[in-house]
Amino acid sequence: MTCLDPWVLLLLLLLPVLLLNRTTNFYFKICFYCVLCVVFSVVACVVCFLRHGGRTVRNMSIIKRFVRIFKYFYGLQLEMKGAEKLHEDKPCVIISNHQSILDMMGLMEILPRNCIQIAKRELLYTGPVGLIMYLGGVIFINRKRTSTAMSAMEEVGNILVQKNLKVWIYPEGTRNGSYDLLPFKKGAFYLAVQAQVPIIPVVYSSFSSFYQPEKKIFTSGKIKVEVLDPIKTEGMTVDDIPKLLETCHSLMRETFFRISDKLNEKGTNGSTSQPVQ
Ligand SMILES: CCCCCCCCCCCCCCCCC(=O)SCCNC(=O)CCNC(=O)[C@H](O)C(C)(C)COP(=O)(O)OP(=O)(O)OC[C@H]1O[C@@H](n2cnc3c(N)ncnc32)[C@H](O)[C@@H]1OP(=O)(O)O
Ligand SMILES: CCCCCCCC/C=C\CCCCCCCC(=O)OC[C@@H](O)COP(=O)(O)O
Repeated sequence: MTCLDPWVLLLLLLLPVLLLNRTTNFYFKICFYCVLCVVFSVVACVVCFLRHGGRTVRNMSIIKRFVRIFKYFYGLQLEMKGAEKLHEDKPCVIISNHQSILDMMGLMEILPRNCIQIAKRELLYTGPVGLIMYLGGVIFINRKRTSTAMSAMEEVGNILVQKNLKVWIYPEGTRNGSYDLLPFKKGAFYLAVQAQVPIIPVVYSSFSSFYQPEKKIFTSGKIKVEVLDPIKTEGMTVDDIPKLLETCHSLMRETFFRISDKLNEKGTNGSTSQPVQ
């Protein structure tokens, strides 16, 4: 019989205790999520290279298959409504709310074909995770330089119709774990008007029923996803952008409150926190 190192033995004995403790359980789950991202990214990079030889949006279908496994580790259920609206073979701008790094699991459940995503440039430097995003055709923008971010998005606008692409943008421009939507940035709306393509809003219910970083809560749970009707931009000009933005924001906010269970009862509504985990 092999003798276990006493430290390993101690760790094994402590593991159930650590996992039962809410705080350590929370950090364990977050760390495990990052490990999953890194490990799966390495494997997915190899598969993407072998399958498509380099950077292409078609790699997203490979990435999707990997990320869709994550939810089973976390006991997350996703309930979709209106997903078929995303799968029409036409260019469009998809906008959705952005709560946490966990969003990626919900995103990959519903991401249509030929859909590029806009992400902050810093994510490119996260090792294998950055590489897999690059291979998946993600467009990285420098949020600190509005002019370069705008021109990167303008380039997307120029090829959107020509290449029959969709683009997924988080118009809040950052993660937002508070129990309301942030005001929207304007890039997504300029893009849709410039390309004269519809905007499709997608709303994810609040994660607060199973995930509250400020209280170190991370349990299993359900995420409701609702795809709203496309909003046409044909004939619109830049002058129509403020109204278009307002319409999308209020429709999404209304939906967010409707599908997010009992925010008020949990005493979480109205909080101005900005957890970013
Ligand atoms: C196998 C395992 C795998 C594991 C990992 C796998 C990963 C797989 C991939 C997953 C990808 C997930 C990606 C998630 C990434 C999420 C993010 O990174 S979110 C953050 C980045 N995204 C954004 O920021 C997008 C939204 N932001 C914008 O659209 C912004 O508008 C902006 C273009 C960045 C500019 O922002 P800002 O300057 O801060 O603010 P505004 O108020 O919007 O604009 C200021 C000013 O400029 C005018 N303007 C904006 N855009 C335009 C334009 N295109 N043309 C002309 N003018 C424009 C605007 O009108 C404002 O002027 P005003 O006078 O004040 O009105
Ligand atoms: C060589 C360097 C190695 C670094 C290794 C880092 C490993 C990182 C591992 C896992 C990270 C998982 C990232 C999943 C991608 C989720 C995308 C996301 O949600 O990004 C947040 C961004 O939208 C908004 O950021 P801010 O709220 O503005 O901030």
